[in-house]
Amino acid sequence: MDPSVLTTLKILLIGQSGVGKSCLLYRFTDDTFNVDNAVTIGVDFKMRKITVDNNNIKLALWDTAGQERFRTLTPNYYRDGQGAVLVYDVSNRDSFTCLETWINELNMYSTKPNIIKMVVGNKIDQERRVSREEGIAFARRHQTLFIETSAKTKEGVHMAFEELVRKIINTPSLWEKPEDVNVVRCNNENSAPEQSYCSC
Ligand SMILES: Nc1nc2c(ncn2[C@@H]2O[C@H](COP(=O)(O)OP(=O)(O)OP(=O)(O)O)[C@@H](O)[C@H]2O)c(=O)[nH]1
Repeated sequence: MDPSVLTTLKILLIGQSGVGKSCLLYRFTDDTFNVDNAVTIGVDFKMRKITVDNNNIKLALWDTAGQERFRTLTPNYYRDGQGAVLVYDVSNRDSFTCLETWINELNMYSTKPNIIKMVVGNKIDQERRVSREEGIAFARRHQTLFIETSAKTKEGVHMAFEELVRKIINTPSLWEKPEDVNVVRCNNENSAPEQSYCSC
């Protein structure tokens, strides 16, 4: 393991098909934008290092498929996620209405109750159907972070991931490993009986 890396974080990208999850991922990891991006089948995965407040962090970014027919396996991908990016498209009202369902699914399958969530209104380069105020109100109601982005123009993309990672790092219970000192040693012939509490 690279000692300069503080930790590796698992981040999930969630939201309706076509909102731009894959484009956000590729803009962030490769600084590219593909107009004819293919639909995600099952799940896509990419790694990227990021430095936040002088801490080097490795990100494992999981891009889940928005289309219903590819979603049978997705509950498994929520496991151990420390951060979630919930994406809607500001030019598509339906994708914003659906966000309630996506956040409910995340709450149902997430194994970390204090997972950090960020609501992202993408495609701000397009004509709006959802106002910034509506996005902020949704995020406030669900106690999530909020940002608007354009994967096409890059606006807000890096800041979205940086803010999410900063909040996770400021929540050590999400990523710090338990201390080894609490491990009970088994099969130690020299240990006194009263020190041996394990039942193995
Ligand atoms: N104008 C504009 N188009 C975007 C933006 N982000 C994504 N798109 C376009 O939206 C379409 C869908 O983008 P994807 O990234 O494939 O969407 P997705 O959410 O990953 O979709 P699924 O894989 O089906 O879940 C593509 O044609 C992209 O080029 C953006 O910020 N602005």
